Amino acid sequence: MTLGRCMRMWYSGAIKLGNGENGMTRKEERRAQGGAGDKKSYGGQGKARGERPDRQRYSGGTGGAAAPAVSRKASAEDVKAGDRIVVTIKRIGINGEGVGYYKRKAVFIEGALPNEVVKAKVTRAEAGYLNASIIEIEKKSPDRQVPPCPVYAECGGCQLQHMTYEAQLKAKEEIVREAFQRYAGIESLPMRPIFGMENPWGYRNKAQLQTGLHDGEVVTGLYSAGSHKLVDISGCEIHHPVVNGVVEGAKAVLKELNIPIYNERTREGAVRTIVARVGQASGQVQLTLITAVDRLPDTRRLVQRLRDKLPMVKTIAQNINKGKTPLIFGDRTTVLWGDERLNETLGDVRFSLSPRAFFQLNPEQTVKLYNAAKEAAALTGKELVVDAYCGTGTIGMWLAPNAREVRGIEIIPEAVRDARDNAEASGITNARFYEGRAEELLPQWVAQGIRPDVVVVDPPRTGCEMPLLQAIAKAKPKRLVYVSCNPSTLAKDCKVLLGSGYRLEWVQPVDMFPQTSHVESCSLLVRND
Ligand SMILES: C[S@@+](CC[C@H](N)C(=O)[O-])C[C@H]1O[C@@H](n2cnc3c(N)ncnc32)[C@H](O)[C@@H]1O
Repeated sequence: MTLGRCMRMWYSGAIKLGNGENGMTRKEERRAQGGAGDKKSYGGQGKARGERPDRQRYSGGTGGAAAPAVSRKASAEDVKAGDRIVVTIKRIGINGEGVGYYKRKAVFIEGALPNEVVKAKVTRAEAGYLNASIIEIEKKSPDRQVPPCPVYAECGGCQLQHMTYEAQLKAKEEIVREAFQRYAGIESLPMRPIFGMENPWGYRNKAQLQTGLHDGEVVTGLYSAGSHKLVDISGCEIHHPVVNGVVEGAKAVLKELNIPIYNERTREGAVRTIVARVGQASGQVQLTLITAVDRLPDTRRLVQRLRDKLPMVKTIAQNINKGKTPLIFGDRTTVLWGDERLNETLGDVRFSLSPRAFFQLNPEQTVKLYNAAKEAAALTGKELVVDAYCGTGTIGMWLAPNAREVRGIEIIPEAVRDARDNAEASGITNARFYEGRAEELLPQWVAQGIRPDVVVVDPPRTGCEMPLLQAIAKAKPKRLVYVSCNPSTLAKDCKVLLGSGYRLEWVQPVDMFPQTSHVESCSLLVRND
């Protein structure tokens, strides 16, 4: 039996693993695959304020009684790594793990589902929480399913494939509700039902895969965190099938022409990453080879073979990244053949994307998210809208046709350039994009007497900086539209805003990344006065 099949059976509850050594570790690189990391690729904003929020403030949790453990007399403080405990799982945590309580202390157990009773081995005992791994599922959830992906457990990029999709959606609503309860003290959240996907597979418009050689074959996948083991994720089912096809075709050409593949360990070789992005409207593909060398050998033949084999590819680019860095892209990009930019359309808005440009990974759900933002902004054509953390200007451009003026703020110069180009490509003349920190520019504008009617924020996982929240409180825009990829920092920021004259009208969760534990949302806050 392969490890993958073995793990799938374990996830399905069909077999038990001794000592709970399930081999699952979180892989930062694979997390980027899951989505939110991609957003960081422009910002690199460091550790998120709410990255592991579930583990904070947990002593004296309120999750109710856990099933009896090794010793009924022992208090949770006596528990140490290696102990065996029995836990009833209450909910899914923000990283996709099952959360239960052992003598009022939170226990995080990867792979466990709500309402399951699991026998688990403690792997880490901290003052406020325990980590544990499953030894045996004593009572199995009806929501448990065999993960469709054969490398689900090894890869770690998806966290919820062992749950039915319906249960995933419920769990994500619960994650949002729980965050507001814990960080904003809101017991009865005005939350709308989550927007799910009819087909929660094949949604990801971009693959970004490391390359390696295995038995003379080119493999593409992601490295396990802290290791040189490349997990092959060919045919990943959350990728758009066209993207998978292009990656396979590119691999075949690299092998055929004997192009040296980069070796993580020796740091020799040329091609280290293959990036393929498909335009959902056009079906065209932008292919970027990220290399550890300035010049690729046999470039002319390489380009010709890629063109012959992959007619849907409209751009072949090379990006150079020689550094020992977790960043995927380097600073220099050369177009080897074709158009520099990929055309993409969302609704009526046209985008023209350079190889490094950030673009939402799930276009179908992005439209739902942006329409929620549009509803929240309730524009009449007279308003000044500030789109803080605007990236390539997508939300601002979505709103611009109904606004008097849009001002976007973005920290990354390249993204600002893309935003300006995108506005031009779409014929949008009332949107301006400013390079800078939102927490510096908005306070400056407010000090100059500029008063936006609507402020949209879509910050990185770390949430909004305090000076920005203070500037919003001072400027008093009637409506604040908060788009968030992290319910914990969203709830913390909302708490500040609720204390500054705003009320929370509604929260709309959107499932941008099915099979992962990420949950995006759009919230409307309105001024009380
Ligand atoms: C979650 S993304 C949102 C992008 C965009 N709204 C969209 O939907 O595509 C957050 C953006 O904020 C930018 N950013 C991070 N810190 C910032 C700051 N202090 N000021 C302005 N922009 C920032 C990042 O570069 C990134 O483009």
